[in-house]
Amino acid sequence: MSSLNNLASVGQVIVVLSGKGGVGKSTVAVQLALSLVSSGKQVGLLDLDICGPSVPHMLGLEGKDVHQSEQGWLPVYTSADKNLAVMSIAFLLKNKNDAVIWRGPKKHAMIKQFIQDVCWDQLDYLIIDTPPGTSDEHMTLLEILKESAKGAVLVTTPNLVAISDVRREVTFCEKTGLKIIGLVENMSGFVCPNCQDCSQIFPTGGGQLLADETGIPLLGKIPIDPNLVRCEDKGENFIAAFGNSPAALAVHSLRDTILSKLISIPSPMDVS
Ligand SMILES: Nc1ncnc2c1ncn2[C@@H]1O[C@H](COP(=O)(O)OP(=O)(O)OP(=O)(O)O)[C@@H](O)[C@H]1O
Ligand code: SF4
Repeated sequence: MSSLNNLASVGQVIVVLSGKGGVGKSTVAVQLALSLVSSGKQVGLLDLDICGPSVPHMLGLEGKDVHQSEQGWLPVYTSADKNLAVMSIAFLLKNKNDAVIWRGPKKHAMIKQFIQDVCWDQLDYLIIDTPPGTSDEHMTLLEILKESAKGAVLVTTPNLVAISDVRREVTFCEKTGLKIIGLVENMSGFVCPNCQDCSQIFPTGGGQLLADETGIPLLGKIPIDPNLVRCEDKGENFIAAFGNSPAALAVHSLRDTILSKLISIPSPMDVS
């Protein structure tokens, strides 16, 4: 459990990071959240990508407004049964095409509010989607969440350029003391919609190479699936619609691996 007021009802906090933009960090955060919900968990998803928030669009929540209560912001729910709660700066923008051009202190204040002032219900897991790289936003996030974050999942693609960016992310986690749960290799091959054969369209093995080099476990690989991008474009639930596809099964398996790894990571509050 967390020490922060509005995080008191939050179980485990998982931070999703990537060294490079466009590798599928938001996709991993969103699909992992949907997979957890499909297994009966109460989940919160916090989109901290202040300059490029994509989570509301991927979940069909674009245009929704957040409301204030005396205790803070009330998150937006994906369905009436309220098992996936979402918070994003996109909910605060009047026009979805508005750009957020803020300097450090304003960003810092907004991230602080996002972490401390959202009234999450009782959650089993809070997943935090972050901007790419290691920016001021990450520093602020970790300053505030030091006591609460259970660990980080690092997302990469199989090619070596992305891998070198993840190396920097690993160093960042080491320096800031954020425990790394493991790596996810996204866009790992392409599953043909006709024959379900998986073709390796990018050079392969980068995730495993990094895992071998750093000793950080490779938690799973998610293939490219045209239905996944279509669902995210249309704001539809991919896990519900294509639950038996290789990509959805890879996400479920990733979820199970993450949950099993979490058991062996001490809670930040238990570490003196
Ligand atoms: N495994 C996949 N199969 C098919 N499409 C994917 C897959 N992973 C990601 N995509 C698509 O690739 C695009 C980029 O993904 P996403 O927005 O998740 O990346 P990101 O790393 O969060 O980007 P940013 O740097 O902008 O935060 C999206 O259109 C998403 O739907
Ligand atoms: S993987 Fe098989 S079905 Fe798919 S395009 Fe190639 S040959 Fe055709």
